[in-house]
Amino acid sequence: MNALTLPDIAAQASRQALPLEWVGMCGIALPVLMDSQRIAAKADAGVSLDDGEARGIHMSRLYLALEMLEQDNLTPALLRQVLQRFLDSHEGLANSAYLRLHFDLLLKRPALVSPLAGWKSYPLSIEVRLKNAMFHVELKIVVPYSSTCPCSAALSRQLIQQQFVDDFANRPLQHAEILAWLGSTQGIVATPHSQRSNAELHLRLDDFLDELPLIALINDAENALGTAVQTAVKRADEQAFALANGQNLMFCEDAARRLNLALRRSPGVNAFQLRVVHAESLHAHDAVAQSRWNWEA
Ligand SMILES: Nc1nc2c(ncn2[C@@H]2O[C@H](COP(=O)(O)OP(=O)(O)OP(=O)(O)O)[C@@H](O)[C@H]2O)c(=O)[nH]1
Repeated sequence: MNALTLPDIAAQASRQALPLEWVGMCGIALPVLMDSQRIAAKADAGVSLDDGEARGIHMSRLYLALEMLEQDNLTPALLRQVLQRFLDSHEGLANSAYLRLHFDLLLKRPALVSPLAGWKSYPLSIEVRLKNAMFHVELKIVVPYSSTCPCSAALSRQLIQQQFVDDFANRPLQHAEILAWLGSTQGIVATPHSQRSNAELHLRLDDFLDELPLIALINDAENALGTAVQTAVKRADEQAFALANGQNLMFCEDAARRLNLALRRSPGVNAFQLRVVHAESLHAHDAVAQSRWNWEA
């Protein structure tokens, strides 16, 4: 048997004439470029199989179209070209094309006070689709942050007040003595609990953006929360972080509302749904809140 006689099963007629919504490949290893930085991504590439009579799509044509992403920075226009190639190579078979890229975006983040910096990774996926000549871009980003329980903070303050009454009732108050008491674990008898938390953002972007506003969106989310997790940390940075947590006490409901109000002002965002997860240290379960804006399922 030679190449001319290779059987082509995909070109056969289907036994059951039935269109399919999505057919393709998931988990394709692909190096992509973001700001000229090479990133190891995984791609899920697919098309609709609208011709119900056709046995299958041509997987290799989707796979080869992904080569377009190796040389140039990821932009909405480039992603659209890839999807167009998916459709052009499946003329008569497919009307819709889909691509999802997932990877960890590594950003160098400065310390709060000291002149240090370190790398932080943000799990991210970019989902694009081309359907009826309409192009859509969606992002999923996970932003880690710290949340300190406002109820626990209030309960701790009350215990500190009670301790103050126990230690200083019916005594003349001496400035130096109180100052020393405030700096002691005997004075500050209770501390509120904090937890590492995640904001899971699912954003729909304007269809005609020149660039993907990944870093701007992450910055908007972190600024709204005020307590982004840190990278390189000296004591001065840790103290600034403690202050940031004290000034941004948050239930999961507070975090969800802050993010909602910030992201609806972020340039390029048309709609979103978000989910915040506080991995409670008080409980063995998580506190979770969800919110959406302009989102139609
Ligand atoms: N459609 C389809 N192809 C599959 C699947 N699993 C593996 N393949 C293989 O994917 C390979 C590439 O398919 P095609 O793109 O049609 O390959 P080809 O016919 O040599 O390429 P063209 O000439 O461009 O059509 C084939 O060897 C298929 O057997 C599947 O579940 N569905």
